[in-house]
Amino acid sequence: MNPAAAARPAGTGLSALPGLPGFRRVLIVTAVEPERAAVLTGLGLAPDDQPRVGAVGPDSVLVVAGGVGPADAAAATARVLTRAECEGSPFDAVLSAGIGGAFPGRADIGGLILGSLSAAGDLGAEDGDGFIDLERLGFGRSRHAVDPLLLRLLRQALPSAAVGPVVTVSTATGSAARTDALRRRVHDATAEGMEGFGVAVAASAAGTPFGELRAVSNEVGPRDRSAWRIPQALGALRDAFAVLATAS
Ligand SMILES: O=C(O)c1cccc(C(=O)CC[C@H]2O[C@@H](n3cnc4c(=O)[nH]cnc43)[C@H](O)[C@@H]2O)c1
Repeated sequence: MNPAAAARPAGTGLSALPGLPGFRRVLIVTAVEPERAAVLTGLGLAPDDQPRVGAVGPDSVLVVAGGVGPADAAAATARVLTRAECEGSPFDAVLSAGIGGAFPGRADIGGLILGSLSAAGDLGAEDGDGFIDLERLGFGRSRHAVDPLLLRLLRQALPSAAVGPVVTVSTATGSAARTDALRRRVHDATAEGMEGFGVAVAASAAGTPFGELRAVSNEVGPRDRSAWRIPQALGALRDAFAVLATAS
């Protein structure tokens, strides 16, 4: 049993995340159930202790699996945030959490990456071999900021984590050419995932501070499914939340 679980009777829920003081009510959005289970296990909670997406309980920390990709992630996050607001208990922070790819040289498999910025990697228009993002097209934004206090607290609690922009894509990268293209589009690109930008859009619309944490399952580059280390990344995700549940 991890220390967070030992400190609390089973089934009572969390009153706060000690690693994020000042953020009383925190929503954590994963893509899939195994990620949600890893986060909850780290927090010392059983998956059935919490409502799934669509319900908002009284706990200060709620973990939902919103689906894979930015659209599902945005819809799930917006639904939970809106419901909580209507019930008079809005969230103070939203974290996008899950496994992800690391751009070469930025983090090891099984390591952690904290987002310093959320960038939509493929939201825009192609122009021959070039790419025009939404800002240059003049009708939207392809970047969302990470809350600076949230990032500072996450860095304090998880000092070994790499920090940098997380690129959200709808199609996971599977070639060297696309890896290079994303690195040209997003300066210092550190991690790739498929949900962060969707969560960030919903958080921004609600005026709720946003952060992102990715545990590295693979390197971004030519597709090599045999090199993915999903159990290792889920273990790192679990351990990160165990730290956040106990850090003071
Ligand atoms: O087998 C494949 O080629 C494949 C392609 C895309 C996604 C997957 C998945 O199994 C999981 C997608 C899931 O995991 C996150 N994730 C993890 N690594 C990456 C990555 O390098 N690029 C984008 N997303 C990644 C993502 O957030 C999804 O939730 C398999």
